[in-house]
Amino acid sequence: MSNEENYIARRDFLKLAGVGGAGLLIGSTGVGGSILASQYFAKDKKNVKNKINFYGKYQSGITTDAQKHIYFVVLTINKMSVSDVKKMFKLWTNYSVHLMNGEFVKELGDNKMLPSPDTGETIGLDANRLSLTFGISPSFFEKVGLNKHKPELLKDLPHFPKDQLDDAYTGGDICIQACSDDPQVNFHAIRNLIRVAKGEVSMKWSQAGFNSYKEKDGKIETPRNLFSFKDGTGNPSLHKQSELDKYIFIQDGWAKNGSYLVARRIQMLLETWDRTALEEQEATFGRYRHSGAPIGKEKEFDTFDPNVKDKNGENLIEKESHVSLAKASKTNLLRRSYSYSDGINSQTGTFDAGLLFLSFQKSPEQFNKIQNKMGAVDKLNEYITHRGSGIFLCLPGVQEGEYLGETLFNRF
Ligand SMILES: C=CC1=C(C)c2cc3[nH]c(cc4nc(cc5[nH]c(cc1n2)c(C)c5CCC(=O)O)C(CCC(=O)O)=C4C)c(C)c3C=C
Ligand SMILES: [Fe+2]
Repeated sequence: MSNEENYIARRDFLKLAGVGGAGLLIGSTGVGGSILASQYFAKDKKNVKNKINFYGKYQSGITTDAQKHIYFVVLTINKMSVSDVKKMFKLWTNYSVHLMNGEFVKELGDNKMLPSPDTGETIGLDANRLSLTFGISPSFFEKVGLNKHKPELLKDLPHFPKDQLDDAYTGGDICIQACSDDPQVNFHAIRNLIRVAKGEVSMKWSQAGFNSYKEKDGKIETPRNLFSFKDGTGNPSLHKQSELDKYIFIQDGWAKNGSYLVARRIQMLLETWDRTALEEQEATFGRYRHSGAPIGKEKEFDTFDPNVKDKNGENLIEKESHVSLAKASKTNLLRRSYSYSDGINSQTGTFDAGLLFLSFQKSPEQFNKIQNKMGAVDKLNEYITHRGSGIFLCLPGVQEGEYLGETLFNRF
């Protein structure tokens, strides 16, 4: 890490040690000579409007009620020493707490002779329920020389039938997911996190996305994707610890309480979909468009029965419907996806729009199993193309006084 970053860290230190004592002193971690060896980490502010806590058992942005907007970025790193990586994640810890408090990463300052310490486009905005989620990929372990600590389950995803992946949206070493109710808050967070790591990280790919929410009887309804169907109905219940343990969070080792994240940039062929009759659209998912109920049932959360029959004893739901195939895989995962719309494909004159599919699971095998089941037979395949892909290990949640990735990096 450059002198500049150490200097920045020193200014963080001085500021946090100042009036108000916003930080917490932690003991020396043995990073030779660096001011970061005894760093103050910022704290979550109490009683702040629209704030989600940074510290907790799990990272924010996984079980957090989904916000309206996402900015997802994938970074590549140069070859870095573990000690530099540690410094970068310590800085990111501090910055993330400030950003999620609705603060600037540093005071804006008024020295007209210097670049602004924070880029400043959130002046006047609150935290907008910002969550920040950090993940590392198999290639990260390789580049940092930590291969022997890479969990066995963290491997590049296999090739799936029908994949048409574009290198421009695939791979990378680190992902940062920023979600909030304001697109500028997300962009500001990512921009400033990257800015402080300049020289160490480069941007590989990014995707902004959105979801719209409707409230009914005091409850937020399941959002609809760009095919107009409710998307997220069959997710595990986030209110049951048993479901979190069974499907979402890693249960042991240094990555305990972390989660594997699969990111897929999936183009949705809206023009083809829009030429398709509603009955066929519903048959594609095995659910009704309006209510989201399983075919043959009435309400969104009624049990999905793939073998439900009509009065003549004929199957009402096709075996190749998207949900029937997902059910047949006998596993599940947490989907926290966002729609995207990126203008048009100039070669075809069609929308470049779709789903930034994001799933959190305790093992990538859950995703592989479902995706393989859907394979070449899912009725939905006619209307979608997988264009981008990434697999990341989202780090465990951080306790006050600790930093992101501490259970991994503190071995050094
Ligand atoms: C491999 C995992 C999955 C991919 C990739 C995927 C893409 C994808 N899905 C939709 C729309 C819907 N999916 C729905 C349900 C559903 N999908 C998956 C997995 C993947 N989807 C699962 C595990 C489930 C839940 C099955 C269950 O147990 O009930 C639905 C129905 C409503 C819901 O439960 O969310 C819709 C609609 C799109 C448009 C898409 C790619 C662009
Ligand atoms: Fe799906």
